[in-house]
Order: sequence, then structure tokens, then C-alpha cells
Amino acid sequence: MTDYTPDAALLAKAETLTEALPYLQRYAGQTFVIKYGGHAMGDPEAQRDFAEDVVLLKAVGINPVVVHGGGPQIGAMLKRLGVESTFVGGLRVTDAATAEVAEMVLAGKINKEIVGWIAALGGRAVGISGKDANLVIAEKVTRTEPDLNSGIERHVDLGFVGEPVAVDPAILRNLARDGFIPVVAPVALGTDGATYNINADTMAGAIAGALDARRFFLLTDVAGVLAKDGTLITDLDATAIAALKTDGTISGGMIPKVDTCIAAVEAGVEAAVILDGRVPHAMLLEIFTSQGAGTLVHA
Ligand SMILES: Nc1ncnc2c1ncn2[C@@H]1O[C@H](COP(=O)(O)OP(=O)(O)O)[C@@H](O)[C@H]1O
Ligand SMILES: CC(=O)N[C@@H](CCC(=O)OP(=O)(O)O)C(=O)O
Repeated sequence: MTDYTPDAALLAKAETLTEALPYLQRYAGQTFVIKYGGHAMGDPEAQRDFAEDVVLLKAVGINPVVVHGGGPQIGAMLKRLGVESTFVGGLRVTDAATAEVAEMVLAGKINKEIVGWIAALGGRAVGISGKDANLVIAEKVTRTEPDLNSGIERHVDLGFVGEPVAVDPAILRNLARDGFIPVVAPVALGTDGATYNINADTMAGAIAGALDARRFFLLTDVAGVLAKDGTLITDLDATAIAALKTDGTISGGMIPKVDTCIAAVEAGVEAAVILDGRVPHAMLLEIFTSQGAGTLVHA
């Protein structure tokens, strides 16, 4: 006989674990694509929390694939180097010098930092970019904008800004199968052999679609998609998103996010969720509790 009686706090911990049980059963063996935005990468504590969530997902049998951004970090490096940078429709105009800096910062600095945080917590991450094993093939993005004076749509040359036109996810499946956590930088080769800078949301959505991911998370610096009065919109589909874009509720950096969510769910991803990556363990709470967080985009 034992006279051991766990106290209430300890019992609450057991309850937390048992509450997670149905989710653990549901998601074992499934692929989750996580887009980690440059704005969501906060202080070392926040970075540790993020890496802890990713390592935990892997430990319970989920296959996380991390696709990261780094817009603010590219901006800071360009500033240090005295290179001007401008955006058109949320995309960085990328000349040859900017493409070189973007690849250095994304595939060099940030990619290896994330690999390091995961390694520090006992995970085995492999950092690659879209170039590796032909993961992503890009094509130059074309954009038009209304002329400020005449209002006539004119072509804008964004330089080496690409969008994925083909994704071969074999390398990601192989890495996941062998126990590794892939960490992907949004840079890829074009069909012309040039290096292209790709918006990280767009890159992540294309990868989530190609992997038929069960879940696609976009971690950013807002609670999700907000209405004009600042309240969180918890549920969206393509029709609702089109209306919010037309009336200007969704603008700037939120546009590529919702567009890529729609593309991903149309490609077979079950659900995409935009949530605040600065909230400690936001992703874990979303996955393993009945409490939804952020904005869920579904087909
Ligand atoms: N309706 C909206 N709801 C929430 N954020 C919006 C909305 N419209 C525009 N935004 C802007 O989009 C930003 C998120 O995009 P971005 O800065 O590109 O993030 P990240 O670096 O994480 O990719 C928000 O911080 C906000 O300024
Ligand atoms: C073409 C383009 O705009 N590329 C982005 C790539 C990084 C990115 O998207 O990072 P976030 O997710 O942190 O914004 C850029 O140069 O900033």
C-alpha cells in the first residue's frame, strides 16, 4: 500500500497531459508546416519557447517542417551595408546586391540560428534553402501598379523576387522519416539559374501544399487577422478573405499571409492558422488544447 497522494497542482499537471491525449493520437505521424516570421523572432527566451515547441512536436511523433522569414533582419543588414530597400505590395524589391544580402542573412545567419536553438534542446535540425535537392524552383514575379499621376496600371520590376512554380518535397520527407527537423530558408533557384528571394509566407504555403500538411501555422506579431475595430477574426474562408481585402481591412504584410493560406488549403492542407508567435507556446496551446488561438483559414 502507498500513502502517496498528489496535491492539486500536481493533479492539474496530469490533467493537462490527459487533455492532450486525443490530440496526440490524432496528429501522430502527421506533417505540420510552421512559418516562423522575422517579426515573431523575439528575445532569446521567445526563441527558446519556439524551439521547445518544435522539439516537443517531433518528440510526440508529429513531423514539424519549419520555414522561416527574416524580413526585419535583412532590412537591418542592408542598412548596415548602406543599401537602400523598398517594398511593393509587401515584397522587397531585390536587385543583385540585395539578393546576395538576403541569401546571406536568410540561409546563413537566421537558418543556422534556428538550427542551433533546436539542437540546444536535443532536437536534430537540418537547415537548408529551397536550392537544396531542388526543393523549390522559382520564377520571377511580375507585378503591376497604378501610376501615381495617370492611374494607368504599369509594370513594376521587382528584380530577383521569385515565386515557387515547382516543389519537390522528397528531401523534406526523407529528413522527417530519418528523425530530422527540416528548417527551410526562403531562397530558391530560378529556371534561369539565378538566385531568387521569395516571400517566406509564399514559400511556406507552397511547401505545406506540396506536403499535404495536416496543419499550416503562420507565426507573426499580431493575434491573427483583425477586423477594422481591432477585434480578432477567428474563422475565415476564401470568400470572406476576398471581401476583407477589397474593403482594405487586410493590407500590407497580411496579404501574402492570407493568400498563401488559401492556396495551401486549396492544395489539400486541412487548415491554416495565423497566430501570434510572440505569445509563449501559442502553437502548443493551439494544437493540444480545445482553446483555439489566432485566425483559422479553411477551405
Ligand atoms: N487585418 C489585419 N489584421 C492583422 N494584421 C494586419 C492586417 N492588415 C495588415 N496587417 C499587418 O500585417 C502585419 C503582419 O505581416 P508582416 O509584418 O509581414 O509579418 P511577418 O514578418 O510575421 O511575416 C501586421 O503586423 C499588421 O501590421
Ligand atoms: C521577396 C521578399 O519580400 N522576401 C522577403 C523574405 C523574408 C521574409 O519574407 O521574411 P518575413 O516573413 O519575416 O517577412 C524579404 O526580403 O524580406
